[in-house]
Amino acid sequence: MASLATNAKKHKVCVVGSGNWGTTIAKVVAENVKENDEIFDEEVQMWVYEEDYQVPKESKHYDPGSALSTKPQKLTQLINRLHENVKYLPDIALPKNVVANPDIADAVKEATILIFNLPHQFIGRICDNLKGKVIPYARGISCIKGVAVSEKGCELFSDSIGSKLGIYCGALSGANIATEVALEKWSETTIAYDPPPMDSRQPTPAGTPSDSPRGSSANLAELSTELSGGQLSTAKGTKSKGVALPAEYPPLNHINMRKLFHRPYFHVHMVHDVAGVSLGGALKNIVAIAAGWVDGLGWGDNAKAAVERLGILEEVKFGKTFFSKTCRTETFTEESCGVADMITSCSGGRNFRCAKMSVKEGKSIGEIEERELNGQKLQGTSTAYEVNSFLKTQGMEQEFPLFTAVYSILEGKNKPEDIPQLVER
Ligand SMILES: NC(=O)c1ccc[n+]([C@@H]2O[C@H](COP(=O)([O-])OP(=O)(O)OC[C@H]3O[C@@H](n4cnc5c(N)ncnc54)[C@H](O)[C@@H]3O)[C@@H](O)[C@H]2O)c1
Ligand SMILES: O=P(O)(O)OC[C@H](O)CO
Repeated sequence: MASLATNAKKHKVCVVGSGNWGTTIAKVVAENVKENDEIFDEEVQMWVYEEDYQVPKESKHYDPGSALSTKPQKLTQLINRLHENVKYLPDIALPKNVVANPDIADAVKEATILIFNLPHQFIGRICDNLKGKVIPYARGISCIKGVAVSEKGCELFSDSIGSKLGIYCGALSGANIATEVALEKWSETTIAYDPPPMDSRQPTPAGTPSDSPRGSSANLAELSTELSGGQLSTAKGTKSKGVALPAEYPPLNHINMRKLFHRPYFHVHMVHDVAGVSLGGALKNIVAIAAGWVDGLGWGDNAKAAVERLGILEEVKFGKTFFSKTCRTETFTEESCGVADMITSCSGGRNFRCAKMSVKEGKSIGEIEERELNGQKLQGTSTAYEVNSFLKTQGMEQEFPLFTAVYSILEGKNKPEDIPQLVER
């Protein structure tokens, strides 16, 4: 049996993305790699989309006597010098083992664990850049809330990342407003990781269970039909399982993945339903816009609750209709990535807040996003368009009245005031 003591190599982590959530997750994993240094290398690379940034006068880092403050600087240099992402996660100290890197190929080159965490509109191009540059036996976790709609249909980012890069990729999603997690306020999250059976070697000590509370390497083997060419069978055809992890590395099973993300303030529940976890995070962003609109109209909590109820129903229906073989209703109704994320997103999320302001001020959500978010990106508006274009190809717009209503309102064909009539049974 493999023993951690005999694992000559450690896993190196790279976070691909450094926005509000990307930087928060880099902080979380950087704390954990230090505490689990028998498994993980101490340095966490964080790929940063480079830009020049002027430290604002109100920042505690502003020093009128220093050139660093009086003219724009490279964001990576500011992060590495100040140990703070002054633009996307201001006033949160980052552990010193987070290293910002503007060169994506260099950032990923030694990583056996890749955490994808950037606005969903950018991931396709990033993966194209990364092709052939990642370690073939690397494993991925997608923290991206969105879906990839193309001529192929509606794909989960875990699947599209996995197939583009030839690696296995799971998903992390939950009721996780980034600034609250960064401030170490307690929250829960869900990680769906259904790795190839070959990853489920036993960690030491002997007898330690090798998988999640809900699974075992044995039932993983039953769940996963191994096909030739490095593919696992899934509801949507095939997804990459990557290449076997060399024996010198500690196994990347549920136990070790949980060690990378779980904190006293960030409680992780491991599951196998990658589709449900990914869809909960993506589709609630559409619903949060509707919730923001009805709240902005001053319609009160009952109206917002009605929108959230419908949102959960449409999430479940979407999963069951289009990802029927793998998606579990319980993922939406019991896990943080489902109902809890719906509630938090419809209370304090950016999509909710910007939609609410747009109604109150009579401005477009895009204008409000530009004005309020300092470069952060809403995911709900583009997801509403992408999901609608997919539903149209399926002839199923009417089956998802809330998602369709949000699209119609964004398109200017209806007004937020029309929502009750548009969703009436
Ligand atoms: N912020 C949150 O509270 C939160 C919480 C949970 C999940 N999420 C999800 O995490 C994902 C990442 O969100 P975020 O909050 O970290 O991002 P963000 O909204 O802060 O977006 C800004 C990021 O986009 C990058 N960017 C801008 N232009 C780019 C380009 N052309 N190419 C590549 N990158 C570019 C910026 O450098 C910056 O890192 C999203 O899918 C989001 O839904 C966010
Ligand atoms: O700020 P939002 O609307 O992108 O939502 C943030 C998180 O997804 C909440 O879990």
